[in-house]
Amino acid sequence: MKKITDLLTTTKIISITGNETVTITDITADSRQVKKGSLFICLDGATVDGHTFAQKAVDAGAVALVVSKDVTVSSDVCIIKVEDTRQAMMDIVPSFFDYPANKMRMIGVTGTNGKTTTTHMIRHILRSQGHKVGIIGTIHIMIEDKSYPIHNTTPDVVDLQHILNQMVNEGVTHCIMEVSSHALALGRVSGVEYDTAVFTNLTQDHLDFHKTFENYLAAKCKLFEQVSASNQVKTGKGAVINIDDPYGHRVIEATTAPTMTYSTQGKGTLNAHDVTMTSKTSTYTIEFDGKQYPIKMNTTGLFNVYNTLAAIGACLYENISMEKIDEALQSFRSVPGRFELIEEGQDFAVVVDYAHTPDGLQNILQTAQEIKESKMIVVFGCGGDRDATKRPIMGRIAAEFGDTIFVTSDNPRTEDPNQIVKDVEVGVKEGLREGSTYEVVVDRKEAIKKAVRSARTGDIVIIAGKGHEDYQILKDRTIHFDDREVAREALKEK
Ligand SMILES: CC(=O)N[C@H]1[C@@H](OP(=O)(O)OP(=O)(O)OC[C@H]2O[C@@H](n3ccc(=O)[nH]c3=O)[C@H](O)[C@@H]2O)O[C@H](CO)[C@@H](O)[C@@H]1O[C@H](C)C(=O)N[C@@H](C)C(=O)N[C@H](CCC(=O)O)C(=O)O
Ligand SMILES: Nc1ncnc2c1ncn2[C@@H]1O[C@H](COP(=O)(O)OP(=O)(O)OP(=O)(O)O)[C@@H](O)[C@H]1O
Ligand SMILES: N[C@H](CCC[C@H](N)C(=O)O)C(=O)O
Ligand SMILES: [Mg+2]
Repeated sequence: MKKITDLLTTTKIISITGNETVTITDITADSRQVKKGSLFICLDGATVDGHTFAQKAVDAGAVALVVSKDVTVSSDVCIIKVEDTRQAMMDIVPSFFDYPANKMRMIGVTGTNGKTTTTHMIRHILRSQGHKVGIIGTIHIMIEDKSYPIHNTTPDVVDLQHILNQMVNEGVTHCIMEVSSHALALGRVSGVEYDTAVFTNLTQDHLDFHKTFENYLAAKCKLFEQVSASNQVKTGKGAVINIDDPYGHRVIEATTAPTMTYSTQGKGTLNAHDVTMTSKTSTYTIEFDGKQYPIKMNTTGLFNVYNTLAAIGACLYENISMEKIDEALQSFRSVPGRFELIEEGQDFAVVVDYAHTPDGLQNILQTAQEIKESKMIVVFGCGGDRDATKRPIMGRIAAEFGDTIFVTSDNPRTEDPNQIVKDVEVGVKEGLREGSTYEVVVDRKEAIKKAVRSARTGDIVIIAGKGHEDYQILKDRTIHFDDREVAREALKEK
């Protein structure tokens, strides 16, 4: 609970009208979440303008509004006019919650791929040392063992501050967050000071939003600027950076914080070498501080070696010894929907994976290539209302690796699924090798079933793009859809 006047010192105001003496019990930018005593911030969004919900918010109990346009409401609520309501939200909300991020160790993980996996690895290691851990990311929010649903990988300011505050109230000591480029560009993480920033990699994605790759890189770099020692509420900050990534150096340049680099090519502070793997495990040696540590993981793929190195780096900054980290990692099980093997006693492999970027797909198919005994069957599509330029690129990659490719729908959202598969097909045709075939099966269920039906002994079926998702977003509705369930059904039918 805070007086409106106390909050207003944190942001630049044009004018205030109405009752200025009110006390605020909550803040929201969503009229549907307004409670009695709420401050409602009107945001002009990508689809609707929050100002149009001003009256609705007042009817629901809002006692104050933050606006940038004139609104007419039917009571004497406090109306605070500002230049930019988004900026006001970024200023006011963390202050309302007394900056919860300053009361926990904050570990932020960014990069195109591997964020979810890396955050879960860090969580596993920290919990093995008895820390109370919260996690925020694509799959869910978790406070210790309790799980809560999430709508964005990195929630917007209000939701984020609410969650962080809840974590503090429940005694969380370490919060691990995926920090998406959208979040960094839109200021969703304002008021959050990170102790450790982790960079996994940077490859093409989200050009629909960032427009250029440089902008995308600049957004990612913001996290590392932020852990620079000059921002001084917290001390003991650090960065963990994949130095094998072509943009690793650019990320290093963005920060003045101490930097720990990792590599599988011997270039880092933390190095992995002699990697061998099966479809379920990988074994390698980690070299750190002049010592060698044998690692055995229940995950496969070189990309997961990178994720593990990133997680180790973050945990070394938490002063956990390499010996303890090594021991904890042995019991790590992979994240749902990330190279998840579907096993119903069949004599071929079926893998559900969340690869939804060119690099993600390339990595997963490369891994499949290395472990397959016979042919590779790939089922995938691309999401609608997302970077369309990645579609033919992913098509080409699928065709370069797969022996049979089923091009299908992902989450079409507002787009025509037939057009999306056509965009993918252009690349498939380009990349198709002699003897390889492809088929367009727009219905994802049908595509998965066909792929499973066509598999023979020793084959590997890769179903990519939706991983843990248990829904499919269509133009007019969202339906229940789970690649793993469909694959299991198909295996039982076979
Ligand atoms: C482009 C984008 O990021 N959009 C986000 C934005 O939505 P928006 O601007 O469309 O909001 P809007 O629907 O126009 O609404 C405007 C305002 O009116 C309010 N409103 C709306 C309806 C109503 O009845 N009452 C009301 O008050 C809304 O709460 C909002 O404040 O604000 C919403 C609320 O915070 C977000 O959920 C939404 O993310 C959408 C769903 C999304 O798909 N975002 C993707 C692109 C995204 O952010 N992805 C990243 C990256 C994932 C990765 O790593 O690959 C992520 O972090 O998730
Ligand atoms: N380090 C990595 N490098 C490249 N690809 C990876 C890496 N880690 C995972 N992948 C691939 O990307 C997919 C998504 O992995 P993960 O969910 O960990 O990434 P993310 O960055 O959280 O993705 P999102 O942007 O959707 O949140 C995996 O299913 C796998 O195919
Ligand atoms: N965080 C990613 C997830 C993509 C998952 C894929 N299934 C899709 O819907 O495109 C995004 O929002 O772009
Ligand atoms: Mg994620």
